[in-house]
Amino acid sequence: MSAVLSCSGLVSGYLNRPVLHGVSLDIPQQGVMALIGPNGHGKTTLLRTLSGFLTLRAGHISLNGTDINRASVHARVESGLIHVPQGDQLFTEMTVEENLLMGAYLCVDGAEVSNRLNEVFALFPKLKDRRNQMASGLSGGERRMVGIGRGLMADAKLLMLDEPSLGLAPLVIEQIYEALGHLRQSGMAFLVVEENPSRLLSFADSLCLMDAGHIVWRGTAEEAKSSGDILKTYLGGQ
Ligand SMILES: Nc1ncnc2c1ncn2[C@@H]1O[C@H](COP(=O)(O)OP(=O)(O)OP(=O)(O)O)[C@@H](O)[C@H]1O
Repeated sequence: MSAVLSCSGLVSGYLNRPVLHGVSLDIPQQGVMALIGPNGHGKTTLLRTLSGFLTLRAGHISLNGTDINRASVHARVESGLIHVPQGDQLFTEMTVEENLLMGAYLCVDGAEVSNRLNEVFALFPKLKDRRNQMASGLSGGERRMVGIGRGLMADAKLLMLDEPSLGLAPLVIEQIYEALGHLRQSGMAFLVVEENPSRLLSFADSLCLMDAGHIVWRGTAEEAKSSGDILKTYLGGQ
């Protein structure tokens, strides 16, 4: 199956601080890849590099076969490469609906924007009920839904999620992953940074373990399950 995203030899970081040291991965169409590993070893930096927020110092990135090494953040968003950052980063003094509409800032077709909004509301009915509420008054789970929904408003083809279950209660995590499961069935591909082992192993097709800016292990979810060391060291010993 062809890759929705391929990258090879990625080197990037912050000013004089290199973080990624030659990262390569391929995400198949409709595939779900999880990035795991200890804190501070480059997972978020990889997402920022793929989405264009950080400058690539070396390596190649292609999206659906097209080289995007020099593409702007806007151009990547327009191609459907969407990064939902850790911590939601909502506009707290705007309503739920206004936050969602921000995700469609590149779309000038009002009917299309309306369709996308209805799709987000169908996926997260709570957001429809709260559409006129300020984002500052939302629960953690509702904020997460808005963050993901805003990414979907950009017509995502590959959704890069940075710790979607972080800080949420088990029941809410369940709801979020149920929605992600629906998106997956509709053909969405995912790159997910996640530390929640049970969610990860049931949702991801493949896992990459990042350590000190390198991918040091990769395998299927089944292989991860049968690898005691991986589970014990990086996924909480299940
Ligand atoms: N804006 C920044 N400026 C400088 N250094 C940064 C910045 N953001 C992250 N770093 C550093 O880059 C390294 C990799 O951080 P990164 O956030 O990519 O790790 P991570 O694996 O995603 O971990 P976490 O789950 O804690 O976010 C760390 O040493 C971190 O301190």
